[in-house]
Amino acid sequence: MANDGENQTTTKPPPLPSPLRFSKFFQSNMRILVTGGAGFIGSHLVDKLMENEKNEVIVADNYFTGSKDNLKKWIGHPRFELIRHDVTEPLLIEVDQIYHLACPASPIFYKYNPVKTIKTNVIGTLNMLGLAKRVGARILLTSTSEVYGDPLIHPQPETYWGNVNPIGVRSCYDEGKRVAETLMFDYHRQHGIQIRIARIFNTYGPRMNIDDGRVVSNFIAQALRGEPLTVQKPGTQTRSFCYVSDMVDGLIRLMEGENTGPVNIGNPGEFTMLELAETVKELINPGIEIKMVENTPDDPRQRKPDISKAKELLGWEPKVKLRDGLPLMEEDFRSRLGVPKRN
Ligand SMILES: NC(=O)c1ccc[n+]([C@@H]2O[C@H](COP(=O)([O-])OP(=O)(O)OC[C@H]3O[C@@H](n4cnc5c(N)ncnc54)[C@H](O)[C@@H]3O)[C@@H](O)[C@H]2O)c1
Ligand SMILES: O=c1ccn([C@@H]2O[C@H](COP(=O)(O)OP(=O)(O)O[C@H]3OC[C@@H](O)[C@H](O)[C@H]3O)[C@@H](O)[C@H]2O)c(=O)[nH]1
Repeated sequence: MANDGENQTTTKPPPLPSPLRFSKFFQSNMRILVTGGAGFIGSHLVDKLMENEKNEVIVADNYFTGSKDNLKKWIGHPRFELIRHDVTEPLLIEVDQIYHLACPASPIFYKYNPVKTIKTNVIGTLNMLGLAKRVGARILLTSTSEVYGDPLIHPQPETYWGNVNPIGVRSCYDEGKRVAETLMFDYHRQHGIQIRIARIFNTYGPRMNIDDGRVVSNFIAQALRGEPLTVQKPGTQTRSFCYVSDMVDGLIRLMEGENTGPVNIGNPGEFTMLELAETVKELINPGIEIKMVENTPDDPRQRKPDISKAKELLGWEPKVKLRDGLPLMEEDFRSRLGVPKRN
């Protein structure tokens, strides 16, 4: 347990934005870059940001796990721009804010090419910080509850330094995000960059890839396809699931607020994977079987956010309970899988 970022801030003034910002002909719009904006959380964030007519949104994404389909309603909109771009390459644009989400999030995808995952987290974050420094933008990093590893403290406050295996199969992601957090604070202290760090806990909702591999999407797709729900052993491991609209609300509050973070954003409602399977079975397909299958190495045994800091600093707490969020996701999966609801 230790300092959670409060004494880690700098007195350096942030870099100045482009002189064009002070030109009398300049439109007063806020230009916002969302990296990874074609993905699950990113596309919901874009929807919310686009609701504000003062916002121009630029998405940079390499479509590794995201898709243009998630953004189809904005393509062609005058305040929206979509760039095929890999964040491991520098990006030269002019923006006021950067939401830096680009990174595969499902363990299946981040373990697929671990070296690329590290590059995305380290070089990608360096590039986005370089951009923030050049144009004087504020930057928010979507870090993760995985920085706590297999936590020995429960629930996890931001002051907990974590219990992460540095050489395991999940390390490319866990350690990659930890370095990304370090880079954020070093740019803040050394260059005065305005930073925000969100530690996101398991988030679910419509638009997750059907074959994303994460537990909620797996169970819902399995229940709708009439396949057994695959609970990885022992099934007593816990997670706390946050609905995506709550997550987006938390991220925007963090960006707009005055605190650097890190701030946990997640729903403290904690479930074992067996409880989750039972709930999906009851709500979606009571006839389905639950099957125990082998787990993968280093799977964290418990995870639940302490959200006192988010409540106090952002006035934020989640509103959507798991039992209310699952049916919203079911509806989206039914339409994409072409499985109508029976009465
Ligand atoms: N969903 C969760 O439960 C969760 C939990 C903790 C942290 N996060 C973080 O939130 C962010 C978004 O997660 P998500 O669930 O929407 O995942 P996602 O996989 O749906 O979205 C990630 C997006 O980043 C893009 N991307 C990946 N590598 C890239 C690269 N090198 N250059 C450009 N784009 C790249 C993908 O194509 C995709 O559109 C990630 O940073 C993730 O680590 C998510
Ligand atoms: O079909 C499945 C898939 C997963 N699981 C279990 O469900 C739990 C959650 O697994 P997920 O793959 O959904 O996600 P994890 O919690 O392991 O990691 C996630 O956590 C935080 C984020 O940074 C990432 O989005 C992701 O890495 C694990 O205990 C896993 O063993 C199943 O029981 N069955």
